[in-house]
Amino acid sequence: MRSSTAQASTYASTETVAIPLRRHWTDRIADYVEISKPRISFFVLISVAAGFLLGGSGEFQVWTLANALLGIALVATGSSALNQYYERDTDARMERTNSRPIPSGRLSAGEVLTMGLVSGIVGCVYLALFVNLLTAALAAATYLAYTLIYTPLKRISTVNTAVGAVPGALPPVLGWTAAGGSLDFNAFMMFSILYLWQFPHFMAIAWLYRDDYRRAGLKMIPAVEDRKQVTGFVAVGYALALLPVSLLPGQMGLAGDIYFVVALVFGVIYLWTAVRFCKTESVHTARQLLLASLAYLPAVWLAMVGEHLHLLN
Ligand code: HEM
Ligand SMILES: CC(C)=CCC/C(C)=C/CC/C(C)=C/COP(=O)(O)OP(=O)(O)O
Repeated sequence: MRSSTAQASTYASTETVAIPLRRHWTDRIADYVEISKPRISFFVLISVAAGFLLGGSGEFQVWTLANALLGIALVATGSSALNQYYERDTDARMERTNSRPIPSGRLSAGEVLTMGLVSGIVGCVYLALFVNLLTAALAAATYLAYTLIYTPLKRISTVNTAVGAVPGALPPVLGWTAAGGSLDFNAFMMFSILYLWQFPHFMAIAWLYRDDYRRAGLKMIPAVEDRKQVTGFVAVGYALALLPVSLLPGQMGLAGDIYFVVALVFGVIYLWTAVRFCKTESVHTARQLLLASLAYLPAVWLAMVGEHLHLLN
């Protein structure tokens, strides 16, 4: 069995941890914020904002954008909470996640379950009341797909990544419909870009934490696949497919030449880091691929929106 330098050898027990009765309210708020996976949620909201600014009819509706961001943030928080409620046993077995609020005993499973249900339902109702029904329905579908399909599937099959990438790719579509856009080809293009982007992103992560995933019994490709480079080939394949798809918005009139150059440059860097990871699987190449993934998304959304709104030209 391979060992990862990113992991230590001691892990929290899966047994219930005593919850301190008296804790300062600011600590409890910090725990609830941690449950919402704030860094991923921030990227989700950037993607929503990009979809919104691209999907609008020209007139900038600042209140609709604010309502959409708030409602979707609530739904995303709810889905993260239900994910951590369901995975409290596997989270306790993984070094990356064993200090999360439930496995470390800072919040009870019941509190997180309640938060997941209340936040998800309130978010969907908020979107229905203050944005529109299509966005509310799509957000509800995202919430259900992430919690009821992707999360349980992580224990069953490596197909989980291709399934989880569907709710993962819906945020720009939610922004697009929130601005009044319909489910047309442009919305599908944004969905496709984010869908393909997730595979190299997650192959790097799954490889770095493969021992964690194996120990928890979660079926991620590098945790179940002993043949070298399979993870790398998946990363390269999707980074390669992303290149032409990411250039489509330039061809379809959603953006122009500046976007074309930015998408090409960042796409080539993403592909190059995937190839390097595939040739030599190491903590260094995996981290570089992860870094390239995190640089790619804001750069591409910014260029697309900036050019669409004539801020760059
Ligand atoms: C199949 C889909 C995805 C999976 C399985 C996945 C999984 C993960 C995991 C496990 C991490 C934590 C890495 C760590 O702790 O070092 C992570 C980090 C991150 N992901 Fe993803 N992700 C997916 C899709 C997305 C999407 C759609 C977005 C945004 C739109 C996103 C944005 C991020 C960001 C910004 C980070 C870094 C946050 C941090 O430092 O903790 N991911 N992802
Ligand atoms: C509107 C709405 C509901 C938006 C949310 C979209 C969303 C949840 C995007 C993230 C996609 C994803 C599969 C993340 C990894 O979760 P993981 O369970 O594999 O990560 P973990 O191991 O850190 O818990």
